[in-house]
Amino acid sequence: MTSAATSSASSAAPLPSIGPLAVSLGDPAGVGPELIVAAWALSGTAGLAPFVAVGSRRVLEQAARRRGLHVQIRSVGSIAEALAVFDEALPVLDLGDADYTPGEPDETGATLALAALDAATQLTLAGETTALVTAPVAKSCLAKVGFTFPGQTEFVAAACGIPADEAVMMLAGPTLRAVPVTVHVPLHEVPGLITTDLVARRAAITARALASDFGILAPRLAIAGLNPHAGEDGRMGHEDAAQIAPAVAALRAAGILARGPLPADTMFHAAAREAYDVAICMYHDQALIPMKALDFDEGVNVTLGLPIIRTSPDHGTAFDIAGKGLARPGAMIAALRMAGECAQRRALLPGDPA
Ligand SMILES: NC(=O)C1=CN([C@@H]2O[C@H](COP(=O)(O)OP(=O)(O)OC[C@H]3O[C@@H](n4cnc5c(N)ncnc54)[C@H](O)[C@@H]3O)[C@@H](O)[C@H]2O)C=CC1
Ligand SMILES: NCC(=O)COP(=O)(O)O
Repeated sequence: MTSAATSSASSAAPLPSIGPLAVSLGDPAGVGPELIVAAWALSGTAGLAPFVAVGSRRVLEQAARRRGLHVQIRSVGSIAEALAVFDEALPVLDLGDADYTPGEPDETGATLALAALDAATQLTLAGETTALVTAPVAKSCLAKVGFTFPGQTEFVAAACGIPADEAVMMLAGPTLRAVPVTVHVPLHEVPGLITTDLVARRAAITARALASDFGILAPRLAIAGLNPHAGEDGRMGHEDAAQIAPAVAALRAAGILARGPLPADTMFHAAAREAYDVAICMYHDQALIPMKALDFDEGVNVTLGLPIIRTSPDHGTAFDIAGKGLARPGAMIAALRMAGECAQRRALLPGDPA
């Protein structure tokens, strides 16, 4: 991949200005609130689109104080008001209060995080905000308050009326984009889940989204094998030839620039990355290890295939450093930037891109 993955653009038209983004609070005990405040403080120099935090003014104020940031945080009653105040204050749609201790998640915080995710999603679906950025939540904490989805990806897909299979997670940084075909499932279940249909569908959704949201009109897809050496002619596993190779053939027949199955161990070095725009990987860590090794501090998790734009920083709640002023804001800023850029590109499309 030759250009920065987070800002690649082959469309020549100037990008239009857009309305505000919605940013859900994330788990109050994690690094989400302090990174939202830090991103607002840097929004001018980072050139970010305006955004409104959805969650709790008091949590954000405490997070700012603990981080030593002297910023104005203002409750707003409407998106128009959020836009009007953004230059002077971080606008918040206040859903309530929560007592919380950084690094010590509890059910009250998880309930607030879920309410914020839900409200921010609904605002974006209603078209009041132009894109959704989600701060990190802990899936195990959300599960304790009735969250039944594997992650925020599937929650947002369901809210959009999209089957979970059609919502594709992509991790994108300046040097690598990677899509895990299977995501939050135990490793031992992966071989049974890798089918020609799943690989081809997820890859095709990725190709369409790279064109509509990232301005890469003819994206090049590198499809990883599942087994060592992509199966070594069946000596090291059969899924590569039986399931993945037919998916690559189907993609090529549909006019998509796909190659593979490729041995995953040699796909990610610098020269290999020049030959593709996205790596389609078979399981979570096959995609996320190279991406986070290369681009952790600027990595974005973006959900493809939705009628709305949704991004998130690539990292999690980082409970070990929450409230200590150590969390680096780069991935949150990159998530905000990408959400704005994708929304701008969607605004140029003639019809419904989803
Ligand atoms: N987008 C989301 O909502 C995500 C949520 N998670 C959730 O987060 C929880 C914790 O997951 P972990 O595997 O521990 O991953 P993590 O990303 O929270 O932390 C891994 C390591 O990276 C460090 N780190 C993370 N973000 C950082 C930042 N901005 N600046 C400096 N250092 C940072 C942490 O201190 C920790 O040492 C889990 O419950 C998981 O479900 C994980 C990934 C994404
Ligand atoms: N490993 C990525 C991750 O956990 C993010 O999941 P999601 O909450 O965005 O679905």
